[in-house]
Amino acid sequence: MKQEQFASASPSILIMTSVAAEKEAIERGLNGSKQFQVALTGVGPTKAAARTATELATHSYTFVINAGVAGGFKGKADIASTVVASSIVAADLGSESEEGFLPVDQLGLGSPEVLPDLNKAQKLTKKLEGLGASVTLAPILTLATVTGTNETTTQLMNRFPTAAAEAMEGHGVAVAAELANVPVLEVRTISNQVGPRDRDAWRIKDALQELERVGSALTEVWS
Ligand SMILES: O=C(O)c1cccc(C(=O)CC[C@H]2O[C@@H](n3cnc4c(=O)[nH]cnc43)[C@H](O)[C@@H]2O)c1
Repeated sequence: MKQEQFASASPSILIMTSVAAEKEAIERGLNGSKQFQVALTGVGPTKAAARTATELATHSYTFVINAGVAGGFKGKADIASTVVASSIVAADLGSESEEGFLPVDQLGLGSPEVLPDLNKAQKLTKKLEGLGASVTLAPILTLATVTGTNETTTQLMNRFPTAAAEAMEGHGVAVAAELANVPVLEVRTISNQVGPRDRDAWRIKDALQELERVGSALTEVWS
């Protein structure tokens, strides 16, 4: 096959972001790389799952990445740092009880987590460090509701002591990828601390700047 045919091939890696500002930041970092296609999920795990499944049903991809901004847990991920998922966890999938939250696996109803491609997660972590980012490889929680109280923050930190971040789409994207037998990664840059709701304290601009660096690092991981 001629070199030009490789150059004009379709993108093989799908990056799902929730909103346009995240998509644009990643695309700036990708700097025109033809290997990647960036698409929107909308906000939340259900839209994320449905839109990722639609993309995977209508195009052929070899890898799926969920990228965006996130809340960081205190002492685990500072604002403007980056978290690469070592596990993608549906933190609110289960049942409440008088004795506390019962995750779906304790109910005999399947697993609340999807494992990402750990080899690629480690490579991405190293590339980001090489580009000067502050990076943590740790579980990322997915919740349909942004945590906004000390009480919920404490409950989550007790249930998931190694988790570094929470966001709203990762598990949806990951389940769609898993059902399509395509490996997945989740990578998030931290816009705010998980805790009592204080929207004015969110540093979206800084997190988007870091997301641009994630785009650059991804081109190096797949170079
Ligand atoms: O201002 C609000 O009340 C509000 C309510 C729901 C969602 C939002 C967003 O702006 C979410 C956008 C996007 O960002 C991710 N994200 C960022 N920080 C967090 C967090 O602390 N907890 C969960 N998700 C977070 C999320 O993945 C959304 O897609 C605003």
